[in-house]
Amino acid sequence: MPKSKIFKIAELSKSFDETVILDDVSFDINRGEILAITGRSGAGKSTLLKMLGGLIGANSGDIDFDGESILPYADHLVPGHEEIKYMAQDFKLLHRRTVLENLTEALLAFNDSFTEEKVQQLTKIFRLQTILDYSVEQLSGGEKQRLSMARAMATEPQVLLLDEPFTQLDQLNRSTLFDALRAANQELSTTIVFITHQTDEIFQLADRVGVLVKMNLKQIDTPEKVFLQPNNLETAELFGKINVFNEQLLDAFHIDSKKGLIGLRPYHLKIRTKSQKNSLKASVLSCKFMGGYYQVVCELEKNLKWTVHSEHAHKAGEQIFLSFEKSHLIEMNG
Ligand SMILES: Nc1ncnc2c1ncn2[C@@H]1O[C@H](COP(=O)(O)OP(=O)(O)OP(=O)(O)O)[C@@H](O)[C@H]1O
Repeated sequence: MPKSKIFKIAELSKSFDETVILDDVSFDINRGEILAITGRSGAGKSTLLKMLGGLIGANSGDIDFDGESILPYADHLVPGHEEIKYMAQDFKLLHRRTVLENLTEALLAFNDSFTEEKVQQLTKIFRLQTILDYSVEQLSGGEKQRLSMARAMATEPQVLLLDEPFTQLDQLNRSTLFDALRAANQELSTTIVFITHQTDEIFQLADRVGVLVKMNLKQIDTPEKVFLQPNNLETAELFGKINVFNEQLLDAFHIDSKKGLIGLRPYHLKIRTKSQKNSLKASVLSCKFMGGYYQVVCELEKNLKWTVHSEHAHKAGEQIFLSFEKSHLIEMNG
């Protein structure tokens, strides 16, 4: 059965002054999914998210939310939509008030029994049980972030839009927040769209990821598909280092490049100390210990540097031979 769409974004374009930020962007967001939006700094991620929240308008195109256009018009005094909660990186909390007071304030419009039930539910989802009596000033960054999200979810919006929600958090707090957001997504059926620069956040949380490249959403698919089959070089690079074959190498290995570019991840290259059939001669330029592996940068020929992962340390100037399996080659558009 086809998934129902909560957002339909059609031919959306946005410029600031004369600069085009988004050009003819079209995609859908499935109801109940967790979608990550990624892209280089300045790619237009926040702009797109604010437009989904009805906070800024477009130059052309449309955003359809549940059958209605949500692009703001000049006569909207307060832009935005009550079913869509947009959260920037700042926490909108009531200072010198407790966690519980912050939660109940977000539920003022409701009767006591609903408020009580909702406070319990949000407290559980966002793991606030042990800090309900704490004043906001006593909270850690992660706790503030969770309380801020719980407040945003109080009125049961259909969509939560999060602009880089994990950046200020350490690993443990990020992990707690991943769990909380997954619980909110499942228990409250909230559609979540979040912006990130971190691949681990995409893999941990997202059902799909959309990649903004050169003013457009160049690819939107499962994290696995986008990682394994990026359709362009910039997308591949957002997911980690990739070595690109030049024409001589393509010829030498009889590799046919239908889309234009062929790449290979550093961990799909093996370092040998002796020449083998179909191996590439290279000279080590530098070697860095990275925790689980050594990152070796080597020169294959003048102006062609590749990165390789190795189990062992290598010395600058050492001659090495690189081998690979053709099944690991990644075809991309330039
Ligand atoms: N209100 C505005 N007026 C003029 N230019 C703007 C405005 N808002 C954003 N921009 C510009 O639009 C471009 C895209 O900005 P945006 O914040 O959407 O990018 P981003 O992908 O979210 O970046 P980052 O990852 O660095 O947060 C940037 O060049 C930014 O300077």
